Amino acid sequence: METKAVKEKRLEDGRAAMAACYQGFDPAAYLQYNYTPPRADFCRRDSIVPWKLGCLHRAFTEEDITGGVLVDVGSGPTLYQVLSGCEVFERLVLTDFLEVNRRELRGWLQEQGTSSLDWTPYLQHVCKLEGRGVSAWSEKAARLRAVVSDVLPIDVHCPQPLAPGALPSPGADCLVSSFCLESVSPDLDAFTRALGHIGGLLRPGGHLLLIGALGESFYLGGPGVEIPVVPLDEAQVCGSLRESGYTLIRMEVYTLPPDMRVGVDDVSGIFFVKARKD
Ligand SMILES: C[S@@+](CC[C@H](N)C(=O)[O-])C[C@H]1O[C@@H](n2cnc3c(N)ncnc32)[C@H](O)[C@@H]1O
Ligand SMILES: O=[N+]([O-])c1ccc2c(c1)CN[C@@H](CO)C2
Repeated sequence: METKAVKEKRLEDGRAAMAACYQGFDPAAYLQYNYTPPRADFCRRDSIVPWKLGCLHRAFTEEDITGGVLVDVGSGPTLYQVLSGCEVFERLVLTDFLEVNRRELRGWLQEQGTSSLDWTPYLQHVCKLEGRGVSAWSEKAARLRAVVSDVLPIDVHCPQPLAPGALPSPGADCLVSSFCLESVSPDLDAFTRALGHIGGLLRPGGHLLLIGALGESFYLGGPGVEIPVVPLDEAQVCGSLRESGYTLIRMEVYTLPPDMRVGVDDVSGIFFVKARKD
């Protein structure tokens, strides 16, 4: 039986090893691997990114989500995950562990800002989902730039993942997080603890929208930068949610067709979860 001290040492060693892996993370390469065709092909109904954007659009436009403060946990260099939410929330906080990613986000957020990836097709696709003309994409970009109040450092392995005072005292009204927790946790125990830590950022009754990888053991964070991932199945995700104080509203699953397996990871499926903090 592992003593408490031995368990804490094991968790700390796992965290340090994971943090070391991320020192080689390359935002531009990561975006190229995952956010260009075929995984981001807006002309293919079975492409992964349109599926994710559809899940997020539906979830953010249901009547139980009514605005306030939205926090994106582990944003990385991507913005797709908040393109629907930015229309519903008055304040949006983006977060990441790495300065290289926070810099990438700030680069786009400044007026006429640019990023390593052209987000225009994403903005246009979400405008179409909202029943607006694709020409509304520049209005959506302006809305997103207007509602993002901060791009903050975060560590989901800390019981307080953000700096004290980063959020109003009741907590955020909604969290969104995509491909973060399982990609930064050495094992299922750490994944579940991280879920509990980010739950501390959320007010009771607030919502969690969680996107993650199923059956994935590694991914490339850059050329030759192999990052370990804790392989999850649907039952483990549901168990971790329950154990860390959430009520599952629904889970949707996407299974990768062969041509979406492009060699940058060994992911077999993707889950989308909408849950509520007890
Ligand atoms: C696979 S990327 C996900 C990026 C983006 N959310 C997406 O949907 O593609 C994982 C992200 O987790 C961040 N990360 C690494 N360690 C972390 C930690 N301890 N706490 C929070 N985020 C961390 C990385 O910097 C990286 O941006
Ligand atoms: O297909 N996708 O849209 C997509 C986007 C991001 C990521 C994956 C797949 C799978 N690997 C994770 C890292 O664990 C990152």
